[in-house]
Amino acid sequence: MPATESALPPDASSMLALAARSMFHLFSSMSQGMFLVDKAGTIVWVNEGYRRFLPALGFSSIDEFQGHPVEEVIPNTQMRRVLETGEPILVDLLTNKAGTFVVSRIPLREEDGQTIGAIGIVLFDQPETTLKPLIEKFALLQRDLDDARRELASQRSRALLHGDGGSGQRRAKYTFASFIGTSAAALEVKRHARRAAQSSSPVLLLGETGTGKELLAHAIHLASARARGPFVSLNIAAVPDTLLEAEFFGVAPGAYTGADRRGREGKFKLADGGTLFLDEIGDMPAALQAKLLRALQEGEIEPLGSNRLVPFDARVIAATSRDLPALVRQGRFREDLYYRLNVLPLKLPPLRERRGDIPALVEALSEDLAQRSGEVPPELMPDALALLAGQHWRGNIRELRNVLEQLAMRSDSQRVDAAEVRRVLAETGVEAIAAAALPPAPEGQGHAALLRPLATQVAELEGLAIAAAMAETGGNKLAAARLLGISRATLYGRLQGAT
Ligand SMILES: Nc1ncnc2c1ncn2[C@@H]1O[C@H](COP(=O)(O)OP(=O)(O)OP(=O)(O)O)[C@@H](O)[C@H]1O
Repeated sequence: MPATESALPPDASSMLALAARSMFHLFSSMSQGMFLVDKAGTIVWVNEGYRRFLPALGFSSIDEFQGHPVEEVIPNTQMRRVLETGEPILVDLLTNKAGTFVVSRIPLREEDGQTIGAIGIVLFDQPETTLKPLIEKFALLQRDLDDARRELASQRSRALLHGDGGSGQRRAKYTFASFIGTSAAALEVKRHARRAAQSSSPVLLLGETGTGKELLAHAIHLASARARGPFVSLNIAAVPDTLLEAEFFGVAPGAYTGADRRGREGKFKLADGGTLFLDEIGDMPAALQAKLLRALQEGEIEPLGSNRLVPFDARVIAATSRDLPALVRQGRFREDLYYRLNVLPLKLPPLRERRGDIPALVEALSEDLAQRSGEVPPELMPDALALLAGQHWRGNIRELRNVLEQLAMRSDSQRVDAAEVRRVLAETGVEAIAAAALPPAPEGQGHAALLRPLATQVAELEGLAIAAAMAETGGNKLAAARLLGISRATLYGRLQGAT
């Protein structure tokens, strides 16, 4: 015991001992389970609560568990580290065949400070349910972090490639080839986007979050006559309203004191000769909507603090995941601006309406993730792929990518099965839908579903057949091609997208 505690008067010492005992009992009864290991790492005591995890760990009696070295009976445990370092691990996530748990590991020390054992506490089991709000928030933050990391990594590689020390951030990075998908819906959207690239009118990209609006904006720019010019993007939702006008139109020299004294170019000017991508246009404040409309109509902008109109030459691509016509009806988005932007509307289909593209997306996203991490991508077993294909995917491709990233990080083995996918889906806040619930066709039902263009239905069926064959063969393309009676090259072609 440390000196301060041993110097306590006898009654305080006994109170301390009582407090320690009470705490122990409290944790033992309030937690989901608790056990003790001795100095050698052998399990010496297990409380009632913990015993209910034994079947899931593969034990039918306590004797198979108690008296055994901790790592032999609890896969992935870190108790040995606590014994070796004498340091507690106050909160940690432990995942093994019994599930995922929020755990705490505390060393037991002798009076002279020597570690003589450790307590393992399961604070929460099934954290995916009990800690759902927290996990959802974490998943959201993780998503933003992943996006930022990716952006940084590609800026770095572009800077290396172009030797431009980072000015490449105004270059577009995706082409139509980056847009994976051969379903009828994906091909249709690419066809319209290619046509939009040939025009100089504004484009309006509509679709749920993560459906690839930004990717397509890059691709349209790179396929347009402005490809050599800059690609500048502005996420309207991410900039405080008070700063938006300056972001859009810039600030004239002398308009402000301090850091902005010398003036600053706005995004319209930075995009000169290129494309200006306005993301989340539905979130634009009303006052600025009027100014944007004027700029688009006149082809001129007025930097803040100047009374000069400056011409600009940027092609505008706007995007939103919100229901813009509804915002117009509610008077929250100007109708005249809507029509000004809605010259070439493109609707991006959600992932659940093009499930046939999921195997190809899994393949491409896993490959990309593996290249970034330098590790071999794990192989998804047929049941795992089928489970992924059946999900609702509220966050669409971004969400799918995040789940694949988590799977790659968390799976110990090279092969990932449905149980592992289910666990990661729950942990990342994706509502898991059983594989069997996979609808046979993406749109409509019964008779009505058949009354659509034949080419669309054939392409959907083809996508589903490829998904099924890939799932059946565990992603083995040669075997999948054989099952479908097509050549491997044809299958590759379908998986990589007809770009
Ligand atoms: N068809 C696709 N093929 C491959 N990757 C895709 C595809 N569509 C989207 N992605 C990837 O998914 C992620 C999200 O895409 P993107 O940012 O373009 O979506 P978004 O619709 O603009 O989303 P938000 O509305 O939330 O801004 C990106 O990493 C992008 O590269």
